[in-house]
Amino acid sequence: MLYYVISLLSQIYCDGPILQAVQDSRLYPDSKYFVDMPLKVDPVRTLRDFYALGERAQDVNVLKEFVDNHFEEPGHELIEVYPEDWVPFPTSFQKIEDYRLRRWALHLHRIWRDLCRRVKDDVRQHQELYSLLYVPHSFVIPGGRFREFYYWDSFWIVKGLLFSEMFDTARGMILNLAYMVNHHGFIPNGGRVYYLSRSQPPLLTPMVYEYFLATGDLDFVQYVLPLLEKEHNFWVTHRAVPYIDEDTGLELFQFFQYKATLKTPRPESYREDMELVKDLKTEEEKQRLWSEVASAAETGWDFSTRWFAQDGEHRHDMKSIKTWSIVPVDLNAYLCINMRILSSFFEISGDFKKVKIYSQQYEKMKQEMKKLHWNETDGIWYDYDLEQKRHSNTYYVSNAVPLYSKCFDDEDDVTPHRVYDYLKREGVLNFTKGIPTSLAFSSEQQWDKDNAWPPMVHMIIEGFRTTGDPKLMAAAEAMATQWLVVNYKSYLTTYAMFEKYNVSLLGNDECSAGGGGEYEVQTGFGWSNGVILDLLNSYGDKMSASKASITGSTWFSIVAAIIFYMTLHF
Ligand SMILES: OC[C@H]1O[C@H](O[C@H]2O[C@H](CO)[C@@H](O)[C@H](O)[C@H]2O)[C@H](O)[C@@H](O)[C@@H]1O
Repeated sequence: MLYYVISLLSQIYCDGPILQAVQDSRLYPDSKYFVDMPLKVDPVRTLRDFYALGERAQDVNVLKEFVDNHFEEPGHELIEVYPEDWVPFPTSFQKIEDYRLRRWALHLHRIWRDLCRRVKDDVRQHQELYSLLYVPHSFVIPGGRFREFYYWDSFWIVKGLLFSEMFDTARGMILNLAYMVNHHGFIPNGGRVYYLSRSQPPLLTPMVYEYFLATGDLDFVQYVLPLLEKEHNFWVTHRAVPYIDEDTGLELFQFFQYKATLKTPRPESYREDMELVKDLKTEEEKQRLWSEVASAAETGWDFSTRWFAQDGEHRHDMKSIKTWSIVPVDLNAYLCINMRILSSFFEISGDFKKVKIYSQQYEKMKQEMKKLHWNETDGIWYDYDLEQKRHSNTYYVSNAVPLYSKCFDDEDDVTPHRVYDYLKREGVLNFTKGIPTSLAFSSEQQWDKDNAWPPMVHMIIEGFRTTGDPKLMAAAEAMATQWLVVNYKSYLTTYAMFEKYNVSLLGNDECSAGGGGEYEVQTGFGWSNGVILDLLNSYGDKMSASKASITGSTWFSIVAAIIFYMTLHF
């Protein structure tokens, strides 16, 4: 039944003549607007009425009238809810020493109320009228144009909710994702029918782990464990690739890739994807490019030069996108940590057969990380380029993700220092406003430019904070202070939290909003707030807002960074 409904909805929202006509006519400036509009009448009649228009559908006024008669404005299907577990002052905030930071934390805590949504029951009863996918519990959205849940955003939102002591909301968000696994076999990019062709970085298992650490609720772990395993199997079945030794023909290990198979433009970015293929001659070439684009959206890094050619005539050009040729270091690190957590969860549940399976998988994965991604000369993990048969050898903040997911031997205390030295050598620790995502500053893509993204900054800080090494822990604290200061100063003047921040020294200090990409920078913002709250959880007892003032040594770093920054631009 669900399959039938989804295939009907796909003819309206994912592909087909109505989508094409509305997006081509530019009725709405943002391509995502139309595909979020609920239907007023069932999809079969809507399609029939559209076909009845014939040639007249080319007239923009006729088309607008058709849309007005058959679709509602976006947002009708969601209820803004007051989360029942929200209290004005969570006791955990008492640990935040500085009253200004505590006041800020309370503001961010207040924003959870603005971002909390529940799907109307009508969506459950009449899924055929909505592009929004039904989920049973309330959830926190990222904000702005992102009106639905997003898979990997939820990890940092859950982290923030846990510090806000909103355990029921956090639990509900996890259960919603588990519901997706149960009903769709995997977790889509976000809660819309047009996101069902791809997933996003697999962080459900780490979410459950964080929830368990905060609550000690073992019953809950046991309840969701079969679905965590089911999600893991989705990645193993659909995203794992064997690495074959060329000499022996034997399979050495397996690695994971983002690989969405969408052969049409992304519905929510229809015009952008049509524009991209306009010079391509064959349908086959177009379909291949759209699959590469959808796969890049699955990475969460949409878009970045990371997925484009690194050299040659089309260097850093989106038309050279080749996601299927890249073995991403972060995805493999996420799968690795998932195996480790699954093994621990089965251990505490007493299923030792499964403990053996997942600890063996984890050990193999660590070997894969070492063989395929670790670069002994540079002392860092890199993406592996299957086409060129070599490491990408380019700085992206994702190179350090295996430090966060501890994909190296527990006794190895050299690797974290080598990673730190690498980041230092690349100059990215000289930036006084955050850790840049890449150094491709001339790129217009949002996962390059001069942007720093909260989830990535958080993983780097956590990677060093959890080493237990005093020098690296001090470095983590310095990075956390820097990030809090940038976000705080910007919040004081704009009263907004942004989805991404600008690390350019030549940029505006008062509003550090990031930019670039397919849409205007969004505010709200789920993961940004979650990261700040989690950093205040870790460092609030020793941090002061007065660090916002510039000290002598900061001036020295600023001058060094300006020189470095100029070399990237000119
Ligand atoms: O509409 C364009 C793209 O928008 C989303 O991507 C960006 O926002 C997400 C929500 O915060 C975030 O998860 C993602 O990392 C961002 O790049 C969406 O996820 C994409 O699939 C979509 O094409």
